[in-house]
Amino acid sequence: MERPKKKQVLLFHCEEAEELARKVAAQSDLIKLQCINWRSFDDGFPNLFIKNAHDIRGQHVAFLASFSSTAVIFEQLSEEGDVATAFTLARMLSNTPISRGGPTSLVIYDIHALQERFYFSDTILPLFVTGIPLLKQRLQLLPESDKVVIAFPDDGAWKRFHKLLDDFPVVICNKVREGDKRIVRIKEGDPTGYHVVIVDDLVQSGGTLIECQKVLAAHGAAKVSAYVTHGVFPKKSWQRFLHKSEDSEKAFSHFWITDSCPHTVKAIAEKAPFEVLSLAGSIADALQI
Ligand SMILES: O=P(O)(O)OC[C@H]1O[C@@H](O)[C@H](O)[C@@H]1O
Repeated sequence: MERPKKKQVLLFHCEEAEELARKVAAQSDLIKLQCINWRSFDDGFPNLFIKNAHDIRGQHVAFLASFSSTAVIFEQLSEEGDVATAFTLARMLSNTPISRGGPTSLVIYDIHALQERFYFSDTILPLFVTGIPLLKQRLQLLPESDKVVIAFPDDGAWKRFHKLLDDFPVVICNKVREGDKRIVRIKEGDPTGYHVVIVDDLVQSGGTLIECQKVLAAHGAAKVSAYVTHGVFPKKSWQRFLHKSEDSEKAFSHFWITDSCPHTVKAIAEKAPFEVLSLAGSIADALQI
């Protein structure tokens, strides 16, 4: 049977995600970058304007959102009130209006808590995707790619990612939180002599990764690196990972993040050990479904 022809997609974006939207549009002639005039009223409420909005009728439209902070979430969803819990946010997103083609698709990269998958209502079509293929491609380029072990900092990360990384040996850690402290221990696996890559969905303070790195190094890891899909890094906590000078301690050889949090991408540009694995190609693929 002949596959249906791919359709043109009009790609809108929030202000913060402009650069990523440009990269996505560069992936295919069928993706046309669109512009929203993104202003705010004096009271802070969003005042958005789309020129020639009537031309959108009947077209396949996508919106590249950013969830890097509560401020930008609320700006995009034009909502006011308490800090959204995952459930509240899922309900808000479930109210995205349906279009002529039916329910709106919602593409989410490495959703934080797996149970959140079931929080969405039938009025939208959530699609759960992952940044892990980008990491796997990158790992193949390492000179020591056959000496790589994947470490999961806790059971949650293992549950979420182990099937996607089952061609690597693994180390599974245990994490308990005591207030601001994270206590990490090795539960399974041996990092001795390996380049160990810690894989998690997101980083905030960096405490989890730092504690995990210490334990892995103490157990003989030759090198430690990290991959997280979402580099949230509130309060510039990315600074904790920098290779400050030639002689500074380089606890993490590589730190890979995606460009899901645009403000972080800007902040860490050209700063070792950080490297951005762009989601652009993967988003462009998702738009052609
Ligand atoms: O330790 P920080 O970086 O503050 O927080 C990130 C961790 O907290 C969890 O929710 C995430 O899944 C990740 O393991």
